[in-house]
Amino acid sequence: MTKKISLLGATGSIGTQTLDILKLHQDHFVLEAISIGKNLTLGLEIIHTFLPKIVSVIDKDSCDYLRANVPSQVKVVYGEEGILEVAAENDADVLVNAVMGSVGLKPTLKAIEAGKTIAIANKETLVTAGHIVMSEAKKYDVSILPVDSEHSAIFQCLQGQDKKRLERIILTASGGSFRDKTRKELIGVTVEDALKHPNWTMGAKITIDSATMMNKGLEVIEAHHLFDMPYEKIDVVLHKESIVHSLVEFEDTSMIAQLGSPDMRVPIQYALTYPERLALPISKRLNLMEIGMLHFAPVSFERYRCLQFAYEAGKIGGTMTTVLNAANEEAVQLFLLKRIQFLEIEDLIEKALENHSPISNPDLETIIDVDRQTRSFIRSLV
Ligand SMILES: NC(=O)C1=CN([C@@H]2O[C@H](COP(=O)(O)OP(=O)(O)OC[C@H]3O[C@@H](n4cnc5c(N)ncnc54)[C@H](OP(=O)(O)O)[C@@H]3O)[C@@H](O)[C@H]2O)C=CC1
Ligand SMILES: CC(=O)[C@@H](O)[C@H](O)COP(=O)(O)O
Ligand SMILES: [Mn+2]
Repeated sequence: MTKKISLLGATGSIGTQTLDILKLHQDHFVLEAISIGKNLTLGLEIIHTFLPKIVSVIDKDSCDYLRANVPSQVKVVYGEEGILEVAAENDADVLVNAVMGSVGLKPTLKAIEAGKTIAIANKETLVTAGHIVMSEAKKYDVSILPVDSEHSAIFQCLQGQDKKRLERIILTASGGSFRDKTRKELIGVTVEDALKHPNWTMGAKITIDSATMMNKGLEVIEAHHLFDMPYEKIDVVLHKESIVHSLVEFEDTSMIAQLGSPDMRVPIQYALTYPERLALPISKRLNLMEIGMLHFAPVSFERYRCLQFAYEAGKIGGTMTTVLNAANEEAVQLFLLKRIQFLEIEDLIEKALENHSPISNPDLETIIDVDRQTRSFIRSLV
């Protein structure tokens, strides 16, 4: 049977790789609706190739422009209402959430209410409000399928296993673009250098997160929610090759890992075909003889302060992870705009966390409020 897909963030790194999968398996998937951001040129190309029924853009000007340039059967909508329509008000079976940032939260909740399966790449949504997302998913009996490579790895390792006997989750971390630098050597590093990830080609924000190791911090919180694991049982290990995508350990000491070439089309396709698998001839097969050796090493919280912030915020819980996420989104944006230095990212996040009095079990309105306040707090510091 053909699955109908709606896709948030179609013009991004995960978005375009999702489209690669849809193009490869046209007999299995059809693209029902998409949201795009500012990249209207690529948006138009996607629309003409896939002819989705609904397209959402950020503002009215972009909407007017697209309406004048797409076939009449394509409905173009905009703003928050528009992205919610793409997420929930259509015939899609699966929502692939590949937007960047906590802007993905409301559409995810709407799609859950509408009973859609969620394939989630957008980790910020789980970090800012994972407790709401997971409890809504339970209430509406909706599956949240991980797309993030580490979480897909864990999810794959857990298939057919007795989850009551799960002892530990081990997330692998590449160390990012500055993995071979000391803290002292991080002074004055450039945006251009920070954007050179050693193993993955990704959007700008996640690439910077990877360099600060906040990405792994966000992934620890993401794993806590997706797999209902306490923070004490989630570890991070440095693994510079990004071949072992993550591991699980059981009470009987057995460990299971998932390996593969660093190619996001693998976890994206798995989320779309789950519980089945399809061939993926466009991805490079792993040749262990060619690789020869894999490396693992402990992570230092002193070297990667953002990872420690994430564990601390996660353990406190409530609005603390909302602050962590919003402060990080704003600080990374400021770094990308060259308004702050690389090491100031973590300084700003630390200040936002110190400034906040956490609220436990926050509702959606509180989360949105705290997110907004945190962003303006960060901007007031620069
Ligand atoms: N890239 C990767 O390999 C991985 C990414 N992820 C996660 O997936 C998510 C997407 O990452 P990635 O694809 O790299 O990011 P990109 O920056 O490449 O793409 C982000 C997408 O979101 C759109 N977008 C950005 N801001 C807004 C907004 N305010 N409103 C509506 N749309 C918006 C962009 O539109 P436009 O470009 O048109 O402006 C683009 O389509 C992130 O949460 C990331 O952490 C997780 C694992 C791996
Ligand atoms: C591809 C993916 O899932 C990214 O989140 C990736 O894991 C980044 O790698 P590091 O954060 O380990 O550098
Ligand atoms: Mn990841």
